[in-house]
Amino acid sequence: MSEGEPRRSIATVCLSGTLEDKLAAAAAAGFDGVEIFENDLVASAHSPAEIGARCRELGLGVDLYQPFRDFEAVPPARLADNLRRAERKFDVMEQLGCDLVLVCSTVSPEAVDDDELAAAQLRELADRAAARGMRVAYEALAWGRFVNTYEHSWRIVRRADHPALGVCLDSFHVLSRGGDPALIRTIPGEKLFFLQLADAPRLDMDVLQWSRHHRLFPGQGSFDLKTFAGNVLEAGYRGPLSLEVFNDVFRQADPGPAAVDAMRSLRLLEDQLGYPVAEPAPALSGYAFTELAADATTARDLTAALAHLGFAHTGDHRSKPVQRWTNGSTHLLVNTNSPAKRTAEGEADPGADRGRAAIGALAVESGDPLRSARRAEAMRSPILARERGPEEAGLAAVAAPDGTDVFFCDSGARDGWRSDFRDTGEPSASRLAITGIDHVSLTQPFDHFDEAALFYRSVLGLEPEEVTEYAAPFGMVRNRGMLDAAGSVRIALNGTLVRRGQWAPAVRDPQHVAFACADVLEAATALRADGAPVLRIPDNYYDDLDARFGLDPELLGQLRAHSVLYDRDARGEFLHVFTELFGDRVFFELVQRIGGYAGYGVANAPVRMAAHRRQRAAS
Ligand SMILES: O=C(O)c1ccc(O)c(O)c1
Ligand SMILES: [Mg+2]
Repeated sequence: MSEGEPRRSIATVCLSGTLEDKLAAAAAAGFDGVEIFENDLVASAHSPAEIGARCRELGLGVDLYQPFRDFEAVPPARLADNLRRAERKFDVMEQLGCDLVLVCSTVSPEAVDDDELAAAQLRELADRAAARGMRVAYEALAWGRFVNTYEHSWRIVRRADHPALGVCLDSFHVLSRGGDPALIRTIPGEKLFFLQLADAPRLDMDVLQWSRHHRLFPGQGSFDLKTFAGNVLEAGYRGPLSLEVFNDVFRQADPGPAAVDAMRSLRLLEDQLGYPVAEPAPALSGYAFTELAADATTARDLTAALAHLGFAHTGDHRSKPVQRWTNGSTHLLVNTNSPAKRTAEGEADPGADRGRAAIGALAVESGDPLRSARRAEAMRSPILARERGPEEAGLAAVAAPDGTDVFFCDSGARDGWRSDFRDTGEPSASRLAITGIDHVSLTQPFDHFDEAALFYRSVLGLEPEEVTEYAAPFGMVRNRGMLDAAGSVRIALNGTLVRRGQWAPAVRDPQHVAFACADVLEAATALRADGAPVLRIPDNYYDDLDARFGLDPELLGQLRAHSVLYDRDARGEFLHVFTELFGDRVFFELVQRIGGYAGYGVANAPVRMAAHRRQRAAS
């Protein structure tokens, strides 16, 4: 499908703050309309008419007023009361300038399991609504007492057979119960009155709790929203695509950026559905470079470690204190100009006295850097204005949610990023052959994990892998790999599962660059002989490896002697070795993938974290 752009709406319940805060954020992010959640209106000091006027000023339509609860299939006395209640809400809607009310399927203990009665009472409600130029959308809650599937809500709507009564589809209620969205196509488009979109992580828990705390914006979770929404559009629905996401983090987050995150999610979904919202993400072909920001002292430690890893200082930036370090065709920039950024805000920093180092920028090789930048802009990502000298390349760059800069490069171009550097004349060939950057691992602050995954997915076109979790010495950690279609750019996102307090004894928000290497054991042997700062791994780890894998004793002995870690999956094996920490949070890894091993050795991460803690305690 590729008609014009759809109408985009967002439920006020997605965002933090007062109703006025929410409306301002939704408008600023470019939404066309809102679903006003009743609680937000009730708590507002402004009358419905004033809110309606404010929405018009902001260019927002009030697309839905919600929810009306526990209306249908009740005894006659209760019906009269419910109709009285409904008329009061129609008054509110009239003032708001809204003509669609959402009725959720009942959870009332008073209700009875009687479709005929439900249909008759909803017909009566629709009649009252129609008399005021309004319509009613009936939504099956996944935990509805009798009506909890969209098929059932549609049977009742069909039975009621009233032009002012239709169905509201909510992807969460359908997909959380494993419902089949294909049957949506059997509903006539004009009876689909509203579409609410929410994603969610795969969780095995009470569906109401899941819905009220863990919904995510489309593209952030595990639901197949492309197929879901595709079915709704095929059925002929032409109303708004509206986000309805109940999420504990977003409800506390600054509504400005949260609304932008929401808009990005909708644009990614539209892109997947074939709307002409963005040019496709150009193919990537690996990392051009990674840039570390560090203070001068930490930079000396970092570059000493890079020298051990076979990197040579091959270039100096023409106008900034940035060194280029190279091993073969793998480049690392060390920048002592911009202070290393911290990702988490407002907390005491236990590593501050260690000096600062951080991954300041990632640069990927793009088939078309300018198109990459245009896509980023279409996906509502801030384009960075770069200071540059007269002879320097105009690099296209955007800011990731965690503050990392992302550059799009074409290293083959005559005026590419490399021309910004004066060659030192040092050769880049090395005895320790690094074949590329295997992955970059970025720890995300708790509040930005899902936002970061969506950013890399929508802007760079990386596909997210399944979320894994593991128990680490300083908390449960969530890990999510992201990979481009060619398998050339990998990013591993990590983050703790709950907000971490002050007790973060080793390092907070560690970040690292993992280099690919053809023979990690040989490299580790050389590093050892060289006196490189290799992270020591304890014997217990190797005893356990032996128990788990029954490794060849000679291999096990070599792994143990050189602090090389090991993992295996159905497709292959993984050998890796870590350096010690530099500054407050950065380290390096050498990795060797054998066969089709696709992971990141996360089973070994807790051992690495404890070892970094020991390193810190000893120094
Ligand atoms: O959790 C709820 O109560 C609730 C209310 C309205 C909705 O549209 C919904 O999907 C859930
Ligand atoms: Mg809903």
